[in-house]
Formats: sequence, structure tokens, C-alpha cells
Amino acid sequence: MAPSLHPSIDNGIKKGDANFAGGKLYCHCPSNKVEVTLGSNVLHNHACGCSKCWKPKSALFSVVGVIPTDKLSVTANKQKLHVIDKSAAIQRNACKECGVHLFGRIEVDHPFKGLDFVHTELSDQSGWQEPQFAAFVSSIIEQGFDPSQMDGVRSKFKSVGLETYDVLSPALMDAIATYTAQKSKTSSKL
Ligand SMILES: N[C@@H](CCC(=O)N[C@@H](CS)C(=O)NCC(=O)O)C(=O)O
Ligand SMILES: [Zn+2]
Ligand SMILES: [Zn+2]
Repeated sequence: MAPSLHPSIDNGIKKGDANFAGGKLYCHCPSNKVEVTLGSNVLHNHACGCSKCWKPKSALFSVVGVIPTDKLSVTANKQKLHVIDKSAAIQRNACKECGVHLFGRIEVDHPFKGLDFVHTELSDQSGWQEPQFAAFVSSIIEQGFDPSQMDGVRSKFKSVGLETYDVLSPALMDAIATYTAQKSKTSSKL
């Protein structure tokens, strides 16, 4: 059997609702769940193969999107959250009990500062933006995936309509490079 990329991708992608206004995310604890309320839909939702993003059990990829920081609030059991790696650019706030990542926040100077990273599968509502592309695909090899099986992974993504990249999508890489150019004041010379 082919390995699971992610439960929301394996059997084809369900389109989101352009008018969806947001909803709640919950951790996996059976009780006293951490609850996060999102005041809008997410943007740039995508599969991520990196080793740092939270993924459901037996999935090779995470599915993660972004939302402006001011649209996110922790509305229950905030005391159960801790930052798993304080040295990372994305401060991933995870539940101490079940390990689920509720949101990742950028506190340092960074092109994506002001955006929080969230996993909409932690919601029981539908309408969230569907995954748009797959990022950090080759990173799954670093976590033990057999490199000879990568063609199968990339063709599976393509078969459900997702382009694959080994870093981020061209649009996001351009946004990062634009930020870097502006910061080093080189953009005026081009
Ligand atoms: N190959 C590395 C890639 C890690 C990486 O760069 N992840 C990206 C996508 S989430 C990132 O922006 N990380 C910033 C961070 O984790 O703070 C891994 O799998 O650990
Ligand atoms: Zn939990
Ligand atoms: Zn990642």
C-alpha cells in the first residue's frame, strides 16, 4: 500500500469555501482541550515535508496554512501550551499533553512576521482553504523516507493537482526574496 501523504490529500482534495469566515481548532486531548479561535480562513495552505511541522500519525506530510496574528486567539486551556523549540524562527506552540501544535508564531524579524502557522485539520468545521501545493518534499528523506520512492510521492501530489517544491512555492520564495532585497536596500539598484 502506498504510504499516506496526509489524510486530506490521499483520496483527493476537497475544495474550501471562498466565503468561509473561520472557526475553532482543538488539540487531541480527550478533555480540557486547548481551543484556538481563528477569525478568518487561512491563506497559502500547503503540505510541508519538513521535520518541524506537526503531522498526524503515520502521515508523511504536515498540512499547514497561515493567518494574520490578530485573527488568532487562544480561547481555552492556554496554560497547556508550550513552545517546543525556542531557537526556531517559527515558535511552535504545542499542547504539553497530546503534543499537537496549535499555532506557530514568528517573533523575530522575518518575511512572514505577522502571520501564524496553523493546521486546519484540528477543526471539525469544513470550508477551510484546501492545500495549494507541496513544500519541502525532499525533506522527508531526512526523516528516513526511502529516496528511491520519491517519484511516487511527487506523482501522487501531481495526481491530486498539487505542484511539488523542495523549498516553498515560487510565489512565497519571491515574497521572501523581495523582503531580503528591501532589507539590504538592493532593490533600488535593479
Ligand atoms: N530540511 C529541514 C527543513 C526545515 C525548514 O526549513 N522548514 C521550513 C518550513 S516549515 C521553515 O521555514 N522552517 C522555519 C522554522 O521551523 O522555524 C527539515 O526537514 O527539518
Ligand atoms: Zn492536548
Ligand atoms: Zn514545515
